Amino acid sequence: MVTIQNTELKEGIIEAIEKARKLSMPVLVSEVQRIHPVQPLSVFAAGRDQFVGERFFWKDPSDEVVMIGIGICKEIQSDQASGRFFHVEKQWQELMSHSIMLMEEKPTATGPIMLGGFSFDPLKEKTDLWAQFPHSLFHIPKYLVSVIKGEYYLTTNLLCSAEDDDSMYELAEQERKSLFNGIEKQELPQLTNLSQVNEVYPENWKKRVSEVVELLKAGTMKKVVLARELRLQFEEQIPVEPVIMNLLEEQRDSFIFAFESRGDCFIGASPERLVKKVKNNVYSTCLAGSIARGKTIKEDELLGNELLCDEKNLNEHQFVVEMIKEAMEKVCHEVRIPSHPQLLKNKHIQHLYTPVVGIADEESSLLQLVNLLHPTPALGGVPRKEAIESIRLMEDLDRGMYAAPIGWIDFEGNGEFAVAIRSGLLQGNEASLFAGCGIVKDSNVDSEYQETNIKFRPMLSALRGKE
Ligand SMILES: C=C(O[C@H]1C=CC=C(C(=O)O)[C@@H]1O)C(=O)O
Ligand SMILES: [Mg+2]
Repeated sequence: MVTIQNTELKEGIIEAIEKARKLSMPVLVSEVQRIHPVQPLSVFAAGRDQFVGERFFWKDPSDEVVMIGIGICKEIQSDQASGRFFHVEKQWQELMSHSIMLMEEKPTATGPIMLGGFSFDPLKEKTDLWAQFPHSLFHIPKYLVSVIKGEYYLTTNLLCSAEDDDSMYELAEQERKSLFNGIEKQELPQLTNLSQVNEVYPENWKKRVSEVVELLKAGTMKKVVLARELRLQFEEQIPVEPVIMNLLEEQRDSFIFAFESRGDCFIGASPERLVKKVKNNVYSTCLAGSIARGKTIKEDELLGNELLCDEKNLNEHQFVVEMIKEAMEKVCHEVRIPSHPQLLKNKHIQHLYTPVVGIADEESSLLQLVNLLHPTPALGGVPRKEAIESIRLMEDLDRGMYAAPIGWIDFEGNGEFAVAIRSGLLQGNEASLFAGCGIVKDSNVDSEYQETNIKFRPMLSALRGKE
């Protein structure tokens, strides 16, 4: 049973209201308490009645941080293109600078946290597909359950303004009691049947790939990532919970995320970290170059070895290593990168993988790193500017948040962003899945097309379509 203790939240609220009156601006009060273990997916499901459309699920590959955000205490959003990372960072720091924190210990990923992400390209014209997601969107959840290295915490975040009074406390108490009441008995909704899968203009996509190969051969650019879409129809509305459950079961070594906004849900299982920051320690990942998994251990090993020696894939990978190294060196006084890639194996695919570790300069922030790194040539290309412009012009797809940074930041500036690939957007009875691949001058159109088919499989399988 989840027992919620009586803590000093009431006093905190009174203090925050007084402060809000003095400062003439809303003040955040954040309370953290330890709770007994509870199933993360049950917490997400428990929020369905009262907070559908306002939930966030996050799990990192090592299971060190699992977070479920329920409800929205405050939204930070913007469609502004230039300086968007700094704009979000400024709003976050402003809010944090006068917030009140009620916590005895300060484990990471508890207390006030901002969960969300950015679109791939704020200059790409937005279509209806992504109407529910501004180009920059973060939620500070009302209730946050964090599982940190096996310990369970509940954070309550409330934004108090000058007009509020202490009845806020009773309201919050009732709300979280009803949220946690009977949480263990939660039944997850069943997945609905998939009735149709449509590839969106596959022939156009192939044509674009051959056009890009010609451009690359002519030497104007070195690499461009092109993506495409599958549109799925279901018999009824797609519930998010069983999709998360399947991703958790099938994609164990991935970031599992689900981000609800105004009725839609962006969800996925990405094997790719963009950047993680813990104090001054910074971690990033070069992930590019792909091959299928084998049906037997032997075949799998052969495929893995083939990938490790394949010049086209090594080339595709090396562009990412060089760019990440250069970006990290701008804000780190130490950067360590192994000289050869290794293999990273997921259920449906294997990749060339090079981990990167750095020590950041004192003044550098997580969003500054995101700004420097996004998009790496695993999602954009080389040179970056020209590649993004080509993607903007040539792709029929509105990428929205696909291939963009998704993650979290805490009040001390620690946090993590994944690259939102192997992902899809759930919209009522329909879903869009996204997959792309790195085109280099030696790319073969049909092999790249097959590679995108493999990259759709994690989401297709979680939605119980044919794999
Ligand atoms: C763009 C995607 O994958 C990237 C990450 C790993 C390997 C990739 C590749 O081999 O092409 C891509 O650069 C995607 O999954 O949609
Ligand atoms: Mg590739």
